[in-house]
Amino acid sequence: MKALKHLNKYFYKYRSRLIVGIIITIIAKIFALFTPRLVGASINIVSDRLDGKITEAVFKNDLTINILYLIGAAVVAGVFTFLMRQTIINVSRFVEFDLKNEIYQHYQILSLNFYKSNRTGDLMNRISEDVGKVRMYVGPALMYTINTITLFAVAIIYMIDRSPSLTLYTLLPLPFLSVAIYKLSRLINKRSTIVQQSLSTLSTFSQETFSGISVIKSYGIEPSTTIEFEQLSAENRQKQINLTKVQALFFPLMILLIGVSNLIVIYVGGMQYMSGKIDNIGTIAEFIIYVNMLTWPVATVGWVTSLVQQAEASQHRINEFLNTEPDIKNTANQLTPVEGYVEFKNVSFVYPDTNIRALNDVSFSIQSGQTLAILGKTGSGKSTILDLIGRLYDVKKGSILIDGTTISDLNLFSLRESIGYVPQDAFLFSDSIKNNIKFGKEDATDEDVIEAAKNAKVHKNIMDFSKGYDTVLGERGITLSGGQKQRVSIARAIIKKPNILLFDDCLSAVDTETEEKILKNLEKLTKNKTTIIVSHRVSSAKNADQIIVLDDGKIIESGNHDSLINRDGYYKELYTKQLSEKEM
Ligand SMILES: Nc1ncnc2c1ncn2[C@@H]1O[C@H](COP(=O)(O)OP(=O)(O)OP(=O)(O)O)[C@@H](O)[C@H]1O
Repeated sequence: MKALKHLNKYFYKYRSRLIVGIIITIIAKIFALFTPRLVGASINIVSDRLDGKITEAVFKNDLTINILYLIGAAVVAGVFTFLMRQTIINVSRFVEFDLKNEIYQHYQILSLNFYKSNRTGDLMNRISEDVGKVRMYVGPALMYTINTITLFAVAIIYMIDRSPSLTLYTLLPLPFLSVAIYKLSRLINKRSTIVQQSLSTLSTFSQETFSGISVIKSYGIEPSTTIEFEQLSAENRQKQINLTKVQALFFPLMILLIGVSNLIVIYVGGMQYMSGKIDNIGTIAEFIIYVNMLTWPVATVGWVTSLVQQAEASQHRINEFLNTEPDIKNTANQLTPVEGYVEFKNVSFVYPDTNIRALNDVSFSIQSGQTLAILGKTGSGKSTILDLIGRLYDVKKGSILIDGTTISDLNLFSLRESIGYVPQDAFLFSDSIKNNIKFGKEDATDEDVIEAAKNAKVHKNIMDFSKGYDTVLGERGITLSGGQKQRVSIARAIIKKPNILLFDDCLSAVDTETEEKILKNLEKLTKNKTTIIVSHRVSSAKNADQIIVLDDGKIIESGNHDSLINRDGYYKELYTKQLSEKEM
């Protein structure tokens, strides 16, 4: 129960609703328990009439009154049972909502490393399945517990009042029922977890094949993926059958135990009536109804116990993530607007999970408003520099300064607000093109969106779609070409008009002619902004105020275009090669 303590704050938050729920439950049960007493009394009236103890008129009158009471009690109990669900189950839905939001907000502040070390499926499971199991504890488990306690407390008082010894005999089989249901519930839960796991394997497999359908088709491996799917489906079917087997035992077991209890009541009650220990035959009928009314709540004790155990395990998993601290912390509470002077001082960086040294003693600086181009072979550390400027990771060796302040002393929100980042692999959401561009600036007007798209040289392409800017992109923007995606991603960054713009090889899928036009537009737009362009092409770098060339995490060349082509090195070699390719 330790993990479930996390929920106490929610119980406190919704305390008034819960208290009302408890009171309503008690009232509902008290009225429900009028039924056996009234049925017993009615049978006694019939018995008295048969024995000639009362007249026909009294018989009719008393029976009618009893029936009216029965209907009244049933209606009141029904209304309050409805209200009981409306209060307690609703509280569980409120808690579920709050908990999901709490987890989601926490996921948002966690750093990239967390996402690298945990699978997306796991993150999704904890926020959906595990929260669902916890809800069962807050709602149904709590409701059935209050229900059972109230029902027992009231019923036992009524029963002892009638016959203490018959009460004892009647209740005898119930603990066995509870233990049996508990064991069965555990078995059911175990098997449903296995079914869930196999279902998630099946859906992960299907999702991957659908996402990679073009690769599957081009390699012609549809038959083998179909066979694999069939195998996974067959495994799932067998697991479902195993689960159904134990589920099918649930009700027969209950019926068996109710039958045993009924037999005991009839046999012991009959003997006691014959020996004169109980005065009325109606008491036997009353007890039979008690048995039937108490059986389900007793069975739920076992069921509720297993619900609580599952909720505890789920909350434990949720707490594991909620207690994870983000690696990147905001240390400045005040906003710290950023101008854009960026300086790296002897920065070395090792990725913590792979131990790869991505940067080795890197130093450079860019005045605000200047453009820096970074070139270098693949894996030389170019993207890492951009990630460090966005503070996706903190450096342990050397320092990064923005406007003369160590990056970790800046307000994280201000820093990221001032950056427009175009990643290497443009990610677009399954939404309209307009919303994808506006993502960088929620309050942008349609004119702003069009202007940004024009500057990114994608406006014409968008207008070619029949729905224009309202064209909805499929999962990961599959309806756009690679180059179009990159340009929409550029439009998203420039619409923000940030003081620092980071372009990570984002023109690689664009032809050189369009590249030139975009760069010209960017030149105008980024006049007073710090711009860093990572590229493999000299054409993207040649107009930059400063160019650095990286190799294996180290700066091997730096200068501007003119100075670098006059020096024998990587830049000159690349320039000559790309120039001759262009001429060909
Ligand atoms: N998130 C990461 N976790 C661990 N190692 C990484 C991560 N990102 C990059 N690396 C490693 O760090 C090194 C530098 O990578 P980086 O992405 O900065 O290179 P790059 O110059 O941008 O390459 P490319 O031109 O191919 O994009 C590489 O060896 C890479 O494998």
